[in-house]
Amino acid sequence: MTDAASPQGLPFMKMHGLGNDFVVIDQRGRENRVSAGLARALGDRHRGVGFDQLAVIEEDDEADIRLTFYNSDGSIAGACGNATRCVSAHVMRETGAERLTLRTERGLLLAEDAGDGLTRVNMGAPQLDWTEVPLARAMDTLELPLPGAPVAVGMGNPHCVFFVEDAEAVNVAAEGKRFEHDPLFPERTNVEFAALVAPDHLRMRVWERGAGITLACGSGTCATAVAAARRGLTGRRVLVDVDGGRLEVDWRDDGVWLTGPTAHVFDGVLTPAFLAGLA
Ligand SMILES: N[C@@H](CCC[C@H](N)C(=O)O)C(=O)O
Repeated sequence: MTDAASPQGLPFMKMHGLGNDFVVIDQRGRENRVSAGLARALGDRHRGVGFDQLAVIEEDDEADIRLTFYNSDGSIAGACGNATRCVSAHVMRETGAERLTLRTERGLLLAEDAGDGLTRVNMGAPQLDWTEVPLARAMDTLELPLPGAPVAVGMGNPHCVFFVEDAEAVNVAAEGKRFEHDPLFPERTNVEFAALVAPDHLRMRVWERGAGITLACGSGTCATAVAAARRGLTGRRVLVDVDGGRLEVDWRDDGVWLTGPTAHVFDGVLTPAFLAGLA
């Protein structure tokens, strides 16, 4: 049934990376109709579709595609590792390519088919200076003046990584919300709680800026791996067990590579009535 007010519905794809779930809207070849307001309405798990992030695909003059990410609170995120992997897997299936260049707020990234149903993306070099994370004032990012002495890492988005004895014992909802809004982070921050399993293996739980607790966070997994290596707890190639499953991080000279599974669950169409209701 087509509503006369807005004859065009808006197609979308629902995807996830280890349960970190996304709505993906492909705006290539058409006017970009996505806004922060649409993201907030769509992210509502009762009145919309529900997602941790919304990813918008557009054309780019240089890269194969351009990606923009919104959190479910409508805020823009400069990076989204799991959504980048999900969209890359989709576009590589679409084109038969085994690698893909993407432009995000972070710049140009490279994705590859890693085989066995896995997709790998180079998330870029970690941002280790306080100005890049960013933090509110000059300080050593390796040990912040906060309870628990966390590590700050930028991956195109800010991360505050705590190392704890037992990640299961952390009240992620309370501690995550507390530190997301700490004044040390002028753009707020994602908050990770990690425990060492072995010199090449971490357990991590996450509170995401603008989304809350998620089952996985790709950029947060990269930040945690970088923080652990900087602290001398692990090497630069680690397995990270998040609530939704296992990711691999390899911090190489050319950037931080994130590898893991992806899933394309269903496709849908936002009705004209839903879209008209946002006006
Ligand atoms: N789940 C994402 C992170 C999304 C953005 C983050 N909440 C932020 O606001 O920076 C990932 O997989 O990286």
